Amino acid sequence: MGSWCPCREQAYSFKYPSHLEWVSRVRVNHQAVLRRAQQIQGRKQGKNQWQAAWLLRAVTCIDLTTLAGDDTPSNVHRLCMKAMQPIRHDLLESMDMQDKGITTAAVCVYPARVTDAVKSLKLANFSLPVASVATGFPAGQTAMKTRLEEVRMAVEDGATEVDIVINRMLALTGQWEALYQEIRQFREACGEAHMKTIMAVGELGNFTNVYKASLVAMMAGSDFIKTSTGKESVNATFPVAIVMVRAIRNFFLRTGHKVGFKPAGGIRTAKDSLVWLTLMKEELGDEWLNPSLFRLGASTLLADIERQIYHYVTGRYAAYHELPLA
Ligand SMILES: O=C[C@H](O)COP(=O)(O)O
Repeated sequence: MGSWCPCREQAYSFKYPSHLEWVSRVRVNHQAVLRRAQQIQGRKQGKNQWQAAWLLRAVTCIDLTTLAGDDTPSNVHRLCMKAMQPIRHDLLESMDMQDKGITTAAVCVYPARVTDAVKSLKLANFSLPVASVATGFPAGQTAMKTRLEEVRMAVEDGATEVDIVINRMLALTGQWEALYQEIRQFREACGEAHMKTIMAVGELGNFTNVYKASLVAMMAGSDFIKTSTGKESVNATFPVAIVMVRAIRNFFLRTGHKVGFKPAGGIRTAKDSLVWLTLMKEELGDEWLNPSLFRLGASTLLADIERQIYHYVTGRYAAYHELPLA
């Protein structure tokens, strides 16, 4: 994940007006999207060891997140400790998975907390990506200069991944070229850091706008496209994910460039995490089932996954004190 990807240059080589023409031709069939999402949600999930294995896979794709006004160095420290050892050691031992290096994919925090996360991981002598939200998260309603400075500072403080929010006003008023130019500037400000571009889908009005914004974000060099900040009233939904992963698929078919997908916001149950994995497998294939191309942005999901794994191993559900860090 850390090194500069030459494929990005390929994305950059797309230039207007061909960009714009592609974007303007987009139309999304709303009913077909809803039908496909329902179909995926209705799939039967595996049981027992199959389910446990998929849940562990989900753990390795989580961006373990805290984005609260009362975040402090100590709760960021706890978050990092949990990210390093997301499932209790004895549970992993029972599954013979203790030596597999299972961690979450990253920790994700506000820009002001990046140094806390970097420090905690360094003190533990542990290497795990630190992601920072940026660009006036969650609304993106600050001056461009401020948004760019925020990206640069997060990277300077040690973030190796930056989750930027798009300017919804530009998408809602159809200013796709201006949106492209803004995201390109964020891309440059990120330098070597990976950029995940948050669409805030709950505020984009319709699926066609979601598809267009996703295309523009990918053309501008995003490593991932992400559904939501977790702060909108509608966040990651399966229908919207279908729209975004189809954009990823078409972008790949046209450019050969693989962009990752990160649903985020309101993902709380182990069962949901299995549906997300099914969606990725069916829509984009096995290659998109690992943290280099798939992340789950979530603050509380891990607790439910650990509870389900506890149940798989012991045959009963844990009391809260039995999974104290969850
Ligand atoms: O990017 C991650 C989201 O902000 C987390 O949202 P959540 O607290 O609903 O899990």
